[in-house]
Amino acid sequence: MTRQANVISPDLIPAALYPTINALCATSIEVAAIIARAGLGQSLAAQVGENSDGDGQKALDVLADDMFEAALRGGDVRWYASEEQEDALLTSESGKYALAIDPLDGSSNIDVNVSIGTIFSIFEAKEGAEESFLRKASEQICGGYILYGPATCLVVTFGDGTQQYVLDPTKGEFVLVEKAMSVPETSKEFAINASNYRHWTTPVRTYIDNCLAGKDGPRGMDFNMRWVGSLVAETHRILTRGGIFLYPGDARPGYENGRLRMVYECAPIAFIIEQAKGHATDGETPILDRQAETLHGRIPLVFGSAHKVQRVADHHDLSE
Ligand SMILES: O=P(O)(O)OC[C@H]1O[C@](O)(COP(=O)(O)O)[C@@H](O)[C@@H]1O
Ligand SMILES: [Mg+2]
Ligand SMILES: [Mg+2]
Repeated sequence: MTRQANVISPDLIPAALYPTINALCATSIEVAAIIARAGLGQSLAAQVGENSDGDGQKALDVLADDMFEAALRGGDVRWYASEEQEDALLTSESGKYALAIDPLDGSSNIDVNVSIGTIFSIFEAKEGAEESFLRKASEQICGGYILYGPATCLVVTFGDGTQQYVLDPTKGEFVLVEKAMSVPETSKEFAINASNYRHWTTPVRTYIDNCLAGKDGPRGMDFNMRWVGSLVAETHRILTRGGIFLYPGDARPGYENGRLRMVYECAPIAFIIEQAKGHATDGETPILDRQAETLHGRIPLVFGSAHKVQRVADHHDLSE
């Protein structure tokens, strides 16, 4: 790993993790600059292949993965696992961490100039790759995302609250703006891909039906709906003004456990949300109590304001 200039203040970052976090931030500044020029040159949304899951890979998915891998290689990360690569890579024999990454989240939004991001999760590394990643999500020592939106920001937890940093593009530095983010408890917004309604289970339909019924239904109030199609952007909105996000399992072939991957999407988002006093489950069980069975395995994800997430779990109880 080439030593990079510091682009983030070390104050709230555990010293041993600082070089890794700094490398992620430095790389994200380069990724943000590429995204900012996206409309000017070659299409970053061009389909260039398929990942091991059969998802189409866009040029920016692969480019971002190459950039993060190169930035971390030879540093403190022993195992590097990416959405874009079938197997975890040994990136440093002497590294003490295992880092899983969704290098570019929200790929379908690349060509429409809508917010996209990077999500990452860090564990203490074990000898082998599988044992390093296939363990309880509560064993994470760091979860974070970088949002490439109108502003680029880092939201991260090391298990002692959730912090937000915003990139000052004039200085090329991430500036701490919030030491302890907290998911607001009151909000009338829910986020779900409603085009899958007919494929959902009864508890999920009932929860959403009750929201849609608004003032005339059992909830006795009107709701609003949002769906960006970028998990990072939905998470950021919920951290900022509350609400709930659901990507449940459904009846479509291959969607029994929803769409989102446990290791590099659901686990770090759950860690961030729980550290901000929200809640994250698979519909019933806390995500932090779950353990991935495979590196790219999916899991249903429900997160947001704690009482809303609990209400979804209560609906699941009723159906049994
Ligand atoms: O296509 P859908 O059903 O709207 O799913 C959107 C979800 O898929 C994702 O784009 C999956 O992530 P990738 O773009 O990293 O594959 C999430 O960001 C988002 O929440
Ligand atoms: Mg993703
Ligand atoms: Mg991705």
